[in-house]
Amino acid sequence: MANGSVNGRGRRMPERHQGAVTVRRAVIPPSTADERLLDSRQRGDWKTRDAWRALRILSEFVEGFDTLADLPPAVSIFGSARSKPDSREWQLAEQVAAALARAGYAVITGGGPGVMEAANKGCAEAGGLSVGLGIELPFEQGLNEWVDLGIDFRYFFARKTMFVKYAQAFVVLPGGFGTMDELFEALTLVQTKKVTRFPVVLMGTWYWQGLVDWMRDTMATEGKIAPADLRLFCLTDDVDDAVRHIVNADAEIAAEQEAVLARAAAEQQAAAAAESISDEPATGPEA
Ligand SMILES: C/C(=C\CNc1ncnc2c1ncn2[C@@H]1O[C@H](COP(=O)(O)O)[C@@H](O)[C@H]1O)CO
Repeated sequence: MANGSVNGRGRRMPERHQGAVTVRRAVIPPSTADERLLDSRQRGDWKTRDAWRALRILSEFVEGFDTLADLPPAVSIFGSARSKPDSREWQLAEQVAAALARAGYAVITGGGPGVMEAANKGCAEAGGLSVGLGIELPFEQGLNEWVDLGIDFRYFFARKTMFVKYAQAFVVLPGGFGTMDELFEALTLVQTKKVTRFPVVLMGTWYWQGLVDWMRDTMATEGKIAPADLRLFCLTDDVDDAVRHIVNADAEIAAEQEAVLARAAAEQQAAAAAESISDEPATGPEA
């Protein structure tokens, strides 16, 4: 995991990535771009700075769209930034990322340490395209060494758009607030049909089972979600199962899209045929 960079004398230099910009030592500002944008106490800034900020935000979308447009089918993998290589989730992340790479998927992560690094490693070692979408944080942070295509973002929300837009599915491993945010954002997007047929695979039954039980026994029982919402994700520790779930969903979506195209083509043909009949000059006694 790159953590700052090392100078000629082998000393680690404090470093921060702010989108395309890298700053070191005294140039590192005391706050992040996200922090400044969201700070409701700096009202003075709203008139003078937010319009300019909007352009910077736009540039993050442009950079992301431009860089990721040619990505092959991909899966975003989330999980704790704090997991160690000997943890169950690290092993699982590495294995599922490798299996996804072998199935032809690129793997997208937050580019950081822990589960993100494990997934990038598994993918890269299996010959897949390993992508990291980093985020500017108030402490030293660089993309982990297994990221082969990386983008540094200043704004969480621009980065989150990329995780969804360029992925066919999410795999979510044990994690903390960041992981929960990513999991529940995905489930909300599927539930509200902002994205359709988007497989969400939870891996790590030892970690998730309690939450899944609570969703069923409390959330669903108290009517805060529909019982059918519990089918918006699947829970497994089996790598092949996880990959199969994603591949099958992809195949079903492709078949549905083909059927829609075939129906549209047939309708067009029928309309063209009807038009050519009505254009023919009338013959016979009534003519
Ligand atoms: C806390 C540490 C490093 C933080 N570095 C991160 N780099 C990139 N992405 C991150 C980082 N921390 C959180 N994320 C995103 O949230 C998810 C993990 O959050 P959690 O709270 O650890 O579950 C992850 O999927 C990222 O997208 C220590 O070195």
